Amino acid sequence: MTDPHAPALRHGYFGPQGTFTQMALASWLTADDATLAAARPFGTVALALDAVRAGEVDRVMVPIENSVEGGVSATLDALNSDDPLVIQGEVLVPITFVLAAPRGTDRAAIRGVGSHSHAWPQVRGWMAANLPSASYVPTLSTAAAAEALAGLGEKRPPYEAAVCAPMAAEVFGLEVLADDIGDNRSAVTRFVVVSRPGTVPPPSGADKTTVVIYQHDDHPGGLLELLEQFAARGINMTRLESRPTGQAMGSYCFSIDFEGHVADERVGETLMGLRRVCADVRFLGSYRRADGRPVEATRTTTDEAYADARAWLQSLRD
Ligand SMILES: O=C(O)C(=O)C[C@]1(C(=O)O)C=C[C@@H](O)C=C1
Repeated sequence: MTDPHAPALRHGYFGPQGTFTQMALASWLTADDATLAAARPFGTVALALDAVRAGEVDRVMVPIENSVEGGVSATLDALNSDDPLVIQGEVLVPITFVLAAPRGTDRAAIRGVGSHSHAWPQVRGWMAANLPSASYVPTLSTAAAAEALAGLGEKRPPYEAAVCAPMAAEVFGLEVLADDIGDNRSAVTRFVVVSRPGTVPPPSGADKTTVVIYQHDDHPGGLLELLEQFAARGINMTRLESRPTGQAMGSYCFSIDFEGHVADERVGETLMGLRRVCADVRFLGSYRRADGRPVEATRTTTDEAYADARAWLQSLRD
């Protein structure tokens, strides 16, 4: 049970208002949390994560993975640098884009379109078919593109329209010139709630764990060695990406999500295996998966199977 006298957690998100990330936070907050209006927007993912590290807020919502464009590098890299952070939970948000502009804008007058770098590739086909001569102008977020058009920014932006969420068009009083312009109508983005390390949510039976792994050196079979740790314990991976470490050309780490909770025996054994064969393993949290799908262990990888094997080994040693 939550303590009714405990202060509400202070939340932040990758903003400004009207981002898909704010929508993710709205669906995450419960009646016990402070309201969405009290949540602080941060203009970049790195600023949002730094605010948690500095203790300015307790939790922030950031995008991590899109079903069309893949991993959000800014988040993967910022989660992985500086002081440790952990993921407390995840949210899935269906992504619907609109083309929005100040009221009265003539579509024929649009020369530039502003949006986030992860949004643009998701509307590329629509743009090529409908606004082939418009050039793309990158902005910090989809909502930042809309906000600047509304004249709230310091100066006029170098574009006439924005690709953003319907909510951003509404918040910043823009006119929707075209609805539902995503090339893939079933696009979904996954967002994560991040805090400083301290508590790990209890196992729910439908959990995921995120780690970043650094290998000792570049050698034949290095990746296989690492994958074997998962395969041998019947663990399903749900995302695997290599990211440059930035230390030297060809130096990569692996960012991995897999099914199970750090409290599960098979997950513990896998983490120990990784720790043995790799130079470093950064634990980024165990949390309930957004779709709530239960994680099934195979007959040979249940907690009971591990406990039985451990008891047997102990009896031999005794
Ligand atoms: O710019 C926003 O509105 C965001 O919340 C970021 C973000 C992302 O980084 O993927 C979220 C969902 C969309 O796929 C496009 C942009």
